Amino acid sequence: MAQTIYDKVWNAHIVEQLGEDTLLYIDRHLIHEVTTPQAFAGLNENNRKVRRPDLTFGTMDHSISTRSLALDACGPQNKLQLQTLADNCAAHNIQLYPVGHKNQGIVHVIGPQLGLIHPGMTVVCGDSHTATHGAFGALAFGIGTSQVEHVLATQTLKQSKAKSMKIEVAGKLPIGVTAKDIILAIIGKIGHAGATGYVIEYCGEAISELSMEQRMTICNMSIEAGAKAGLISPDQKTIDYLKEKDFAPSKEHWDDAVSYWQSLTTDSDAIFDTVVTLQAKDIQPQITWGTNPGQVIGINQAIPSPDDFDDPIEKESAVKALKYMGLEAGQTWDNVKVSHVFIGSCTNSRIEDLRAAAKVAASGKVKSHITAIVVPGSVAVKEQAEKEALDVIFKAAGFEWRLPGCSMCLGMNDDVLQPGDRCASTSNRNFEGRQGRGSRTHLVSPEMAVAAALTGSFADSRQFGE
Ligand SMILES: CC(C)[C@H](C(=O)O)[C@@H](O)C(=O)O
Ligand code: SF4
Repeated sequence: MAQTIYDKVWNAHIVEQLGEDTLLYIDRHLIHEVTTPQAFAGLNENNRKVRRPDLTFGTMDHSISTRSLALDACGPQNKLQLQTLADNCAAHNIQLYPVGHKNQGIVHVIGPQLGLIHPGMTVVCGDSHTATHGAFGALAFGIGTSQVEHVLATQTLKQSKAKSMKIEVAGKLPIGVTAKDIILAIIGKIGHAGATGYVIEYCGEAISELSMEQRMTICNMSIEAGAKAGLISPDQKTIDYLKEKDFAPSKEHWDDAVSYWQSLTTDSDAIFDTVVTLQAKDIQPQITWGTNPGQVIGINQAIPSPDDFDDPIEKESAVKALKYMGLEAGQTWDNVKVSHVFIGSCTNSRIEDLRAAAKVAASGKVKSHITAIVVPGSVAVKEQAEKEALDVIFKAAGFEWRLPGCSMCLGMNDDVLQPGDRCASTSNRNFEGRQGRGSRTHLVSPEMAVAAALTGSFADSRQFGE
């Protein structure tokens, strides 16, 4: 029978069928400080060992300071969480990249960067944005803390198979429109729960033309459409990206690995449960106006009115969102003043994101009432950016240049917004209070975030640079 890439990866990892569920083998387990303490405590209480410490990799990212390398820089609670991860990794012989290590960074940035993620792998992490790694044609998804314990103990996980959704982005993107705009437009079309119960495969010319880092931005936000995972079939770009990465297959296994990877495409006659198509040419730079990522419009569109929605739930949610966001129906984006700009997160903190942001930043100055920070996704990204003097451009424009971590994406450290603050953010979640109680988040691309910093309100980034 014709198979999708999802079917192929799934079938290659079946350990045992358990009634409706399937026990899957897990190839990579990524861990961070927030979702592991109880998992390790469970193991330790039962005197169990980690089954495959060599397939498990840890980093510190959520609870760390972006101003200091000291573990206690954000208080004793955060320090305890970080120290617990360090102790657990040491006790179980797990490779950890702690603060100060050259490989440290946001878990979903360092995995790909180190070459840990290969096409066809199953990848899990106690973190909902694990779908990022689907950009490599891996089946990657977030798991809960009790599942983290199960994977640590057995290197397997019980799962039920999701439905399949094909999202095709046909044709070429307009100049100056980014991967972030594609994924926001997709979520705008299908809704923030539109892919619940599905694994998405992204395809089409606009997706094939994206770089690996841009594909990560797309897959990263699959969860924001409700999907279990999102993936993209590997191609020559995937192979080139992995070549010579630290954890790429060794020279003697490389050719075999590549020929296996090349088999990981969806058969032309495979059937999806749902198919969605977008025309790339219709996508404009996107901004969220509401409190879920599906409440999104183009820069040239005015803030919608609740009356624009036929569905009573959507209507009510628009009323609530406009109130929380302090926006009026019909308002245009040039009238929406921002107080903060955050460039970072596992969605948009890679070197290509910073290059794109710096290009816009070079053409102006951050408005004086705005606090604007750039938080690279990893030490390696930071070092590369500094090598290219991007930090110099950002600082000259009035941005703060910080240490890597999750930072203001969710404010588990001290990068927290105050009630009423309005932030143009390159992250992936705009829930009420996500960046601090009472704060207002607008999700945008790196280019659009910088354009907001330079104008003081929202503006089309395509008018800058070039
Ligand atoms: C802290 C962690 C459990 C959480 C997640 O799973 O997504 C975080 O990364 C987030 O983005 O909200
Ligand atoms: S950067 Fe944000 S979304 Fe990504 S793992 Fe960290 S907190 Fe979660």
